[in-house]
Amino acid sequence: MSHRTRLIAALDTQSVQQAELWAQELSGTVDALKLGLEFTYSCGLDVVREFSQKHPLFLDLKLHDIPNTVAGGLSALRDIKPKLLTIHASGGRAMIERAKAALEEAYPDAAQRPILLAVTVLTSMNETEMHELGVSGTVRDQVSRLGKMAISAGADGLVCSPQEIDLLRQNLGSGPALVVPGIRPAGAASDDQKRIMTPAQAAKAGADWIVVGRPITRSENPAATARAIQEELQAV
Ligand SMILES: O=C(O)c1cc(=O)[nH]c(=O)n1[C@@H]1O[C@H](COP(=O)(O)O)[C@@H](O)[C@H]1O
Repeated sequence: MSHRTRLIAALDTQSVQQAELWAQELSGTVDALKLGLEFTYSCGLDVVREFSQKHPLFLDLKLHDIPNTVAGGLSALRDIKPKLLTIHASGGRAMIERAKAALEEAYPDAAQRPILLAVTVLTSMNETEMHELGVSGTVRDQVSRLGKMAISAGADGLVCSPQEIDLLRQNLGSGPALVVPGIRPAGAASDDQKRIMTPAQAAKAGADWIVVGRPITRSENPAATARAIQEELQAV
């Protein structure tokens, strides 16, 4: 069985020039580029739209609101066509169902429709912080619970930490796309990430995509760092 884990670079910046520079440097090396809240709020959706016409895009807006508002927000993205999009699983079943229906309506051609990802438990959280939210048990229990619910409600995939990939594969099989941030090459600073693994460990566990931001964008040579990560993935 051949399973290639693909690499997404997270371009967290407020500068269009910086994002374009990284995109140029990384083109041909990474499989997709992620733009999130920081870029979208500072540069605007018109710039995101232009970006999506030039690069394979993961648009990470992590929507979390009442079903009607999330559905309206997603349908307003219809001319952007990202490859991947995020909502929060904790928004609940009705929100996810409406999100999926809104995408089906906005993108009638399934081949053009973004992959709808539900974020489970943020990779920056540990068990203590999760308990503070009133959620008991282990983080793995909660990821598993949210993951099953989100997939049964129509999400195409999940965002999880590398530490839950094995569990989600056991529970949900190989169908759902697993997109995995919280990746740190050996020796890299963990920053605010709590549930981490190396690129090779995440690939071995069965990640479809890994998301890497600062270890690439803050390195002296982003292209060389991204190439080294791809080599690490290919060696698995
Ligand atoms: O949805 C995401 O992409 C996401 C979910 C999550 O649980 N944790 C997480 O870090 N992310 C994103 O993945 C990227 C990770 O960036 P670095 O920590 O710099 O590698 C950031 O852009 C986060 O917004």
